[in-house]
Amino acid sequence: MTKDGQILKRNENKKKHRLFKPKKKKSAEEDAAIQYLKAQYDKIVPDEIKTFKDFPLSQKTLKGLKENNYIVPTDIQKQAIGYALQGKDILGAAKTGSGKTLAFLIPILEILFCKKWTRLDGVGALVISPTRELAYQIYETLRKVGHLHDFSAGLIIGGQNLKFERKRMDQINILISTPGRLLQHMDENPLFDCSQLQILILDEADRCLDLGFETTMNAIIENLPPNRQTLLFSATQTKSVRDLARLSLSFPTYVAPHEQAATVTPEALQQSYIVSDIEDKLGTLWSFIRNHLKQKVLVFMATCKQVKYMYELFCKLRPGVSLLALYGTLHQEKRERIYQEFCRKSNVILFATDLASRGLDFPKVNWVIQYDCPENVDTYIHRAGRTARGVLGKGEGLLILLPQEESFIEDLKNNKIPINKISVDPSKIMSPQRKIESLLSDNSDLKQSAQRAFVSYVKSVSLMKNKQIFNIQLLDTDAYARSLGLIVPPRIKFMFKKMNLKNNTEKVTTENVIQKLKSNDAEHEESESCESESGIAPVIQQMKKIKEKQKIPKFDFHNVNGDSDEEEDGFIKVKKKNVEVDMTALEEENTRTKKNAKPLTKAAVAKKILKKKIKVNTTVKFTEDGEAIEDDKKDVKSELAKQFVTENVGGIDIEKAKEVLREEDKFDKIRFREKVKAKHKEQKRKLKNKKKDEEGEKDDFGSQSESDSVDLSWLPDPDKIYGKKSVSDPKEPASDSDNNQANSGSDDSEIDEKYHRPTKRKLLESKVIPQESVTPRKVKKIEDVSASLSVQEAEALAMQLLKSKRK
Ligand SMILES: Nc1ncnc2c1ncn2[C@@H]1O[C@H](COP(=O)(O)OP(=O)(O)OP(=O)(O)O)[C@@H](O)[C@H]1O
Repeated sequence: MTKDGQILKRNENKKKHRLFKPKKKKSAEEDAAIQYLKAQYDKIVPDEIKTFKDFPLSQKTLKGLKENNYIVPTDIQKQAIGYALQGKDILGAAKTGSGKTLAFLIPILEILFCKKWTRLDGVGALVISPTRELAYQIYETLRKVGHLHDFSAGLIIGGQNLKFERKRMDQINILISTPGRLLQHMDENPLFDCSQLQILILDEADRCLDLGFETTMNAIIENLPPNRQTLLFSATQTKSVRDLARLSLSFPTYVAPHEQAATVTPEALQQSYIVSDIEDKLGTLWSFIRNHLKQKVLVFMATCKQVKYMYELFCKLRPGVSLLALYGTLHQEKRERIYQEFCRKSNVILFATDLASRGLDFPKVNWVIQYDCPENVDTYIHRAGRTARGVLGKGEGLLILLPQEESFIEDLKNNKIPINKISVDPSKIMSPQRKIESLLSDNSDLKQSAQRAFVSYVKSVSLMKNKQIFNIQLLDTDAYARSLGLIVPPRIKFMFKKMNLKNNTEKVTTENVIQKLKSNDAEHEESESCESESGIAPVIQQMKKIKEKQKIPKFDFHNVNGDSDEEEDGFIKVKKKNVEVDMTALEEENTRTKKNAKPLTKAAVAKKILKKKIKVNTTVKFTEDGEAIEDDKKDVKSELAKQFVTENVGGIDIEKAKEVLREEDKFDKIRFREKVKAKHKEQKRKLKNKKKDEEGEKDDFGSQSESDSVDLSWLPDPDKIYGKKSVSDPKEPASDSDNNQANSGSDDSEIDEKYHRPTKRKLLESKVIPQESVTPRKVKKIEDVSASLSVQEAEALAMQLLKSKRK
């Protein structure tokens, strides 16, 4: 098709072309440039790279880098970019903050550029990141560096509008996503098509696996075309990472520029730690913040609830610097806002969980405080790595440890992390304890938040794997609660369960407990004497303190027994004290005795039973007073059975047993028949009683017995009665009086008619008392009255009544 023809067609279908506008045809110059760049890839030597210009990169990428002041590549960039451009799969590991993001973003831009990728080509590159924040950050870096390219980039993360994402899925060239949301699109979105995928990036792969995305990741990888290039970056090379690498990479090049480095943390990061008792921790942090008001500080805590409480509390205490909190349970939008705010501000304190510990690139953080001991060395490295980032980054890290956590320092040093101990002048610690307590007493929400923080922290300590460092038994929960401003430590349900469990064991071994307690005291005294001789006072002092804590129960199990009196009882106190402390020793002791004991054979058990004359397979029930309840069903009745029971000393004679059962069966049948008879008798008796009751009821309302005399005082108005009766029940045979009425003279019939008027009848029927409940009784009474009078008497009575009515 000619050029003119093209223009013509474009004019004809203007609207259509606006929607699906094809990309400008690459100029011959651009083609030549691409050919040149591609030819240079094989000549890349990482060690010879000084600046980004030394890489064979497109002008658009170079310009994007320059605009953002990326001139000199970092070590990982030097190595990874070169191999990636050569089309190799990469397994990369580098220090935190060493610039891994650009190490994979630059190859993405270049590979798609050289393939002349257009919007219509669909997803060409896919980046999978463990957290939404990290994905967002990668997306932002891509936008900054790659804005001169024509590719479209999309951020697909949880917490966003799924519908919105769905519709735009087919227009994305570079997709940045978290694993869960990506798989959701793969499964549900027909517009999602990654069949043309060129390059896959697995960023922070170890973190993805830590967060439980292993199966999701595997499922995603299975859905991707196999003829792609893959770059996998991970700070640690765990077994699961190696498994993932095996699954996703083919003949990868291992890139680890810092493997031989003296330290695993950035060189510009100064690291120190202090040891603080749990009750002083909050005061220490408060004092630190008050002394660093002009700095950007990131404070890591173990749980979301702690972060929330500390943030709320410090806001109320007003340290004089802006405060922020970032944790997982916050809404996604809020998380993004806080992240951006912390990036923007220079004098700010951010309380955060480990959500912010990995990959997040906060610029110019001066201090990273690890308020709670990190779970392991990796977590420490990632937390500390939020400062001293990039080529020129500088920063300091401070780790606060409890005395029992100090052995963590050994782990750090063994992992090439240089860290020094510093001590804090106690007189410099300003504890806002009183103020906190008064705040909590005024503010029930804050108090609840403190309680939640307390429980969550204790729980987190109990859940930590490394029990040598995170020993719940050494945690002074009372002191911790006090430090949070809680005068009464909250009840910890899950600890109660433990406690109850241990209490059960304790009952069995009370003697052992007391014994153990004594031996502990002796050990303690011994160690004290050694200390004074050896002269290593401070260390021993520390040990002593820990030992001391071992002996004192630190959980406040308020009202476990609900009995304060018991606590005053010395013996019970002793019992309680050692419930927590000596359980491991007790368990050991139990297992030791178990080990020493001879194994019990079945024969030995049977012998024991015979010796004790225990009847096996028999159940004896007792009343509440402890008296045995005899079960007559089990008593044998027949002579043969009695004889069998007394004779039966062992073994079973089946034939005899059958005979006995047959004999017993006869008695059982008799017993059953008697039972049925008794049941029938009882039923009859009940029926009789019921009938009697019904008759009794009738007597109450109907005519009385013969002895009753006629009482005319209750005689109702005959007009009403007769009128009603004649209408209400025409089938009912008319009474004598009715007949008399009907057969009487014309006057009477007139009157009768009058009283048979439907209006009046209606009136009568609609009177308050329900007809059915009253009518039979009244009719009955009238019938009875009529029956008791002679015809003349009745007539006279009726006439008399009529006369009085007329008057
Ligand atoms: N070549 C460079 N020159 C200057 N600064 C750079 C360079 N490369 C990266 N940076 C900066 O260094 C910081 C850390 O980079 P990046 O986030 O990519 O590190 P990372 O290795 O991914 O860290 P983490 O392991 O913590 O996720 C960022 O602020 C980034 O802008």
